[in-house]
Amino acid sequence: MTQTLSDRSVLDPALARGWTLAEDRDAISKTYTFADFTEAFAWMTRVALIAEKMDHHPEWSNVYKTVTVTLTTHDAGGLSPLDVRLADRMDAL
Ligand SMILES: C[C@H](O)[C@H](O)[C@H]1CNC2=NC(N)=NC(=O)C2=N1
Repeated sequence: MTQTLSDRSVLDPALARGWTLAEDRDAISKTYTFADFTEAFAWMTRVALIAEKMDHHPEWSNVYKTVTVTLTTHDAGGLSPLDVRLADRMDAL
């Protein structure tokens, strides 16, 4: 079972890169804007393969060239190191 983050400062780098803490739950969110739908969906496809390998999956939605992502660890009932790791991978693409 994954543990929730006890040291919340590990979120600081992600927060500095535009991730925000949700107000109503223990999760982080970010909206990415791409040049067009093809770029947005290509990014989602690459993230999907990474997420599947990590066995850690985003909540997300796509509208045209924007993708809104929420990360939380359902098994832990809140944020865990896996969310930080996936946020890092998403930003690095
Ligand atoms: C059985 C499987 O490993 C788990 O259900 C994984 C799958 N992907 C997951 N993704 C996320 N975001 N949180 C989880 O707790 C989670 N659990």
